[in-house]
Amino acid sequence: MKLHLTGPSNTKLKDTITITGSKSESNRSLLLAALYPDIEIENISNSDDAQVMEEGLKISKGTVDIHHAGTAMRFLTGYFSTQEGKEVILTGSKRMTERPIEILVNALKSLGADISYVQDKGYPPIKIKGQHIVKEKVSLPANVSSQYISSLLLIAPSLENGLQLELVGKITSVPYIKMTLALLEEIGVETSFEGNVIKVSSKANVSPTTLVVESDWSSASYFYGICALAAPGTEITLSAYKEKSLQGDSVLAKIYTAFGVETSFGKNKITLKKTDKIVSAENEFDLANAPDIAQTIAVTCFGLGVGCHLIGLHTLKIKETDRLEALHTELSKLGANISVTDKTLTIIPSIGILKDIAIDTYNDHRMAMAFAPLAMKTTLYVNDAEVVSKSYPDFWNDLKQLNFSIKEL
Ligand SMILES: O=C(O)C1=C[C@@H](OP(=O)(O)O)[C@@H](O)[C@H](O)C1
Ligand SMILES: C=C(OP(=O)(O)O)C(=O)O
Repeated sequence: MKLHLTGPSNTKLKDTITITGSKSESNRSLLLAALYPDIEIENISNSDDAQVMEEGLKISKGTVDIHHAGTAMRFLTGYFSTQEGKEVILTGSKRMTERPIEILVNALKSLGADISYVQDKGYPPIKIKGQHIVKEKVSLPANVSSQYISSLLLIAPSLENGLQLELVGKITSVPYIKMTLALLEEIGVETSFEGNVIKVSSKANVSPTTLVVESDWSSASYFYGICALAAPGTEITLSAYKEKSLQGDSVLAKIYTAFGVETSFGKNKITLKKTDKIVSAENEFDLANAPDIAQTIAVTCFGLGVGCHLIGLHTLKIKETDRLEALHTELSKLGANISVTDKTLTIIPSIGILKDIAIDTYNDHRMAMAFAPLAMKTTLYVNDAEVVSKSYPDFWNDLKQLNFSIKEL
């Protein structure tokens, strides 16, 4: 599906959008509910990634295809490793077979899991025969993906002796690890995270608990992008959000003050307001703790005609696509002066955005959604726009609600 986007004629927007639940919180909650049937979940994400996770958890024999869902791949690897009597092959899209999983597989094997590679060593698909795991200590590199760590933490309370993790190297995407620990605490599991050691105690049963998933902050980022590119006075209200979020991407509220967007917190909602603050020509952010908003911020800076230097982007090359290369290619097509390394991205301030450029999305939902706000400044095409369903299936409808004109070609 190719879309042509035109921003609203009245650039001073005022509207309220309800965004689906966080896919990160949903996929953790689904796994915990599979381990502890007394857990209920509210406001679960309607994303593809949460759906494949939910379906995957129901299977006990045969092939589980998780498509593009990194968290489902990593979390189900931990889950099936501990499920005695279940035997599955976990696989996914072509890109998933290029996303590394060896660190997690090695950690699980050292605990006694039975996992083998079906094709290439270190990558999905993998075959897992569930085992009774009693070992309680494991050490693993922490600088590649926090999802490996969360996968181990999520199964930890269901293990006879709990788990102690030693994290080696600089820990990346830390808020996602803290989110996992916070959810464990919410169901009554004892955890500690001191220095580079995380301990989780064993728990046989959980008393009835409802986990209420907050809406997705990474999805909110696109409205921050729209607001930043809109006229002063614009107000967009998003629900359901809270000030004390488990999601690291809630740092958006702070980051976007640099782009003239002020956030106020109401009851279960946030209101973004564009002020007339002058945006600095140079902006630097370290996104090692919030990698999923890098694309949004890069596009916002380009749209505003200001420069940025984004660091801490070392995980972007192994996500749905190589996001650094993808941003380089697509922003260059629009006229940006951009350079990237393996872990940084730099945009030099420029004037003007080329019109009616077709943005390629590389099977990456965030490429489609991050570029859409540019319709506030120009008209553009988005190729394979259905990719948004990975995390935010209602995205294009929600933009229509904001009076974006969206034509399917
Ligand atoms: O645990 C999670 O829910 C996630 C962790 C992050 O991955 P990395 O830890 O690989 O950076 C993030 O990019 C991803 O979208 C979701
Ligand atoms: C990186 C992402 O997802 P995952 O790793 O779960 O596929 C993302 O949603 O930006």
